[in-house]
Amino acid sequence: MTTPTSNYHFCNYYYSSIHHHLLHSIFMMNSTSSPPRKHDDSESSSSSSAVAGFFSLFSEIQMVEISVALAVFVVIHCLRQKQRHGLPSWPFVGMLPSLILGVHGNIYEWISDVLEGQNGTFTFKGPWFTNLNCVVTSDPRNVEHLLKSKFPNFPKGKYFRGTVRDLLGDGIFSADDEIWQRQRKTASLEFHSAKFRRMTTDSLVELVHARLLPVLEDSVEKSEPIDLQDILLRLTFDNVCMIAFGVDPGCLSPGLPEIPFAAAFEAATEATIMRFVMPTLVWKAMRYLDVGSEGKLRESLEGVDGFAKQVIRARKEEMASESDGQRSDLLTVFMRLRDDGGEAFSEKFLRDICVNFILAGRDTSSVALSWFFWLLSGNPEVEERVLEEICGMVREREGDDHEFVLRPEEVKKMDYLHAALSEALRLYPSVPVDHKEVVEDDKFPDGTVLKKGTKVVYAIYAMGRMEGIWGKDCREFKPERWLRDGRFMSESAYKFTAFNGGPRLCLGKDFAYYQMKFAAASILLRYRVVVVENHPVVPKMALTMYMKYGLKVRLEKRHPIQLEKYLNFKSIAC
Ligand code: HEM
Repeated sequence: MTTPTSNYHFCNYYYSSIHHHLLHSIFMMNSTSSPPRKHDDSESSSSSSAVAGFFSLFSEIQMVEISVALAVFVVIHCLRQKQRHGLPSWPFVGMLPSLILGVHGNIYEWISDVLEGQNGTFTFKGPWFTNLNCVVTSDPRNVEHLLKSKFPNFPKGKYFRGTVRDLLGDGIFSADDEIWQRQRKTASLEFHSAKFRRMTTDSLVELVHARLLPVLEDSVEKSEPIDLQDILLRLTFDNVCMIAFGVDPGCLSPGLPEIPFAAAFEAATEATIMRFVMPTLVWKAMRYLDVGSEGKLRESLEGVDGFAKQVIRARKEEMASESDGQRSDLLTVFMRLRDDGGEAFSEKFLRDICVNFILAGRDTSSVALSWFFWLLSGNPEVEERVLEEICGMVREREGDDHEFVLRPEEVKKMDYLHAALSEALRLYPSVPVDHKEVVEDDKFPDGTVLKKGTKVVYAIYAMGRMEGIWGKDCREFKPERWLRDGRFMSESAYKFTAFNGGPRLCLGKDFAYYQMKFAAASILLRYRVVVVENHPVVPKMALTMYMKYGLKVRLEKRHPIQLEKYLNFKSIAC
């Protein structure tokens, strides 16, 4: 039986001898072919006869010999690459064939499998002359090195910024260095202020009780299945626009209307993602010609920018009339600030700030909630425990509060729900892969060499499925792994990287947990969420881990008897 090492030596031996044989054949071919003939003016100079003449230099046998040697050389070269890097690497196309096969199935599972076989890190070689080369890792030591210990050496980088510039401009998501630092500091102060927290909790109560629950109730009355992912996306889009712009676009309204700003934002994001799978020269040429996805991007950006301009102008007028005193959305906060020269920020910069926050918060919580509800539907014992915890809050209240609205202090006390949501994010992180660029030559703690300019991908989805990180039961949905004596215990951000880590830790993390817990608890208290039989649930390949076909569910009103088990009154109105 051959071990991997003996296989490696076997390949090495044959690789050297074939390499030698190939060179030998070419050398022999030149030495045995007829001497070059003098140029004869009278001879036809057509290209076909030149090609024929060229091939006639070799005997048929030599051609066969060379072809066989070349084929064996390529195959053995690729096997050696596979042993070294986990994937076969072919001349010209690199590891692209394997990637194409991976993309065909579940790309995140494919990355996890390759990483599992390579001790957590591998180097992907893209086709020649493309920008697809990168180092991929799921090793928590490397992730800590990347996100914290050597943070300045791993910015988002020029390639990323150049690719997303038209949509994100100089906003927090794409900026590095001082531009990033200034926005981070201001936004961070705001996110932790009491006024901002009040605004976010109030806006959420309004959205959940006046809009989400009536839409759900309507589906129950009509006995119609709904796409829960779509409804949750509408909820978080409206919510983040209220936080960023101080404006409610109204996506989550009866009849689920299409809102031009939301549609333009979605189209602009999709067209921007297309740039990552195309060579830079190609999308730049398409942009110049205003065709394909680039034509769509220009059109949708007009929609996004037009909306932003309108809101900024209206707010300026409002602020001039001094009636903005109560506002604490990000736009108003940044409009009150002055830059280093004492000037107000430009309309373009204000637009960038808001668009970046909307992108950060529009779909991350909603897709996490969708995976959570799906996992819950397959784990009724977890659902029981979540319900028991929520009902515990209701029980402690005095009187029959039928319009039950959860209070911030109650939401915070829900440790089991917090654990269940974290467990859903461990298995289905909203941002499944993320990346950085290397500024100066470096080395990972696991020994991987990182050359200047290399792209480094950290595979967050794969990290949630590594036995070495989470143990043998890593693929099971077990909220209990987050609890000690019934209290939620957080994990290292370099092991549970769903919210990133280090100086660029997600700024909206606390708010996102609050939002998810409030929405989930408000729904679960009133309805049982039943996934429609045979509805396919698979991840979509995108920057955020959407469910490809949405989440088709039927809602069943909680039966009074079911609630009676936990409550001292029988039903809760929506
Ligand atoms: C479950 C929900 C969420 C998850 C899993 C999540 C995850 C992440 C991740 C992975 C990053 C790093 C992205 C990168 O640098 O490439 C990030 C950054 C960020 N997130 Fe979140 N996020 C969530 C919700 C939110 C919400 C609701 C907001 C705002 C309302 C928000 C605001 C931000 C901001 C501003 C950044 C950029 C931080 C920086 O670069 O300094 N996030 N988030």
